[in-house]
Amino acid sequence: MQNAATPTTTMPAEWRDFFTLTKPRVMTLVIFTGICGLLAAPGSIHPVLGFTAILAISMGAGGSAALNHWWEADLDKGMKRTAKRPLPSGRMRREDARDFGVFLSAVSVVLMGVAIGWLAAATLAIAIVYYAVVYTMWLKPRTPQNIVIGGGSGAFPPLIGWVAVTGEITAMPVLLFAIIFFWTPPHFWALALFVKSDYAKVGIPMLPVVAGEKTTRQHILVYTFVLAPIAIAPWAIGGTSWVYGSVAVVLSALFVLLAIPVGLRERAEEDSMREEKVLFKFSIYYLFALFAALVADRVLAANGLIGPGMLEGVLA
Ligand code: HEM
Ligand SMILES: CC(C)=CCC/C(C)=C/CC/C(C)=C/COP(=O)(O)OP(=O)(O)O
Repeated sequence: MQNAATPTTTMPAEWRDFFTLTKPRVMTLVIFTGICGLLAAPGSIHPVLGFTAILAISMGAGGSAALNHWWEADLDKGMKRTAKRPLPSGRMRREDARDFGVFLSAVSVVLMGVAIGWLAAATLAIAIVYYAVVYTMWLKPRTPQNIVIGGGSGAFPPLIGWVAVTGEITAMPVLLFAIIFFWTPPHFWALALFVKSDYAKVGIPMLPVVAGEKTTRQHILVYTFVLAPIAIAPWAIGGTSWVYGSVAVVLSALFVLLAIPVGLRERAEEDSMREEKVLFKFSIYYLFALFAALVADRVLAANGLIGPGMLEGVLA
């Protein structure tokens, strides 16, 4: 049993804590979109190589998440949502988290380069540096637009998966990147509205803290409107069939419908934000379903059950 006087930082860290450093819950969607990018890309990849590419993406995402834990240990101590993490709770030494993050990140890039190719490895390296350095160390503590620009880090995995198969960057993987890029602001600001006081306490300039609730709500609505046509674009440009297209239209319409009451409201108490919580949860299901539809579309077309997108092969 630990008590307040126990020098917990000298205790050996448990495996569970190392796993926690990789932000496994958030990473499920990161890895899922990476897998979808890989499976939706035209052409094929040997299953062992496909597995290796996904392993490398997972290690890179987990490594950069560990570096985020290391850098933000003091901030995390001040927020209810994060205070029980391995570093702020004192269960793990900060240097261990740093070394773990650097090791995982470095191995992921080398593994991707050697096994798959150096274009995929370069995009993975950019994603890691983007999350751990550009977003975490530079933008997050400085600007309320931190997640708009920083959101680019989380948008890389499907592009990396696609590039791992094709070896080149074309319109489709760039669109998959853009979908997550424009999805991130409504995803995160919906959550930020109901944990605003946490960020205010530790001085992180998240939009609701700096610009207020009303502006944040309006931003959520605007980004959801911008996201809809981008999510539909893979079908509109002929990169997928109507199967993905119809799922994208329905899901995006629902996203907009859920964002409207959130966007038009002036303010609400932090503990009674039902519509904001629903929007945050929906954002996660939205991305899972959209990318699943992309793969379903590709599988159905590959088996001749539907026609391919008109421009498939041109854009691929
Ligand atoms: C800069 C961009 C982003 C920010 C600031 C952000 C922030 C957050 C935060 C603070 C949470 C609550 C998680 C927790 O308390 O542990 C969360 C949850 C989540 N995020 Fe994001 N996120 C971002 C981008 C992404 C991306 C790109 C993905 C995946 C593609 C993603 C997937 C998820 C998922 C799946 C959850 C739910 C985790 C759970 O079930 O607890 N997020 N996000
Ligand atoms: C391939 C690769 C490198 C992918 C990594 C991409 C990735 C998921 C980037 C950012 C998304 C994320 C988990 C933000 C959490 O915000 P935060 O870290 O500010 O959240 P916190 O307040 O919970 O620490």
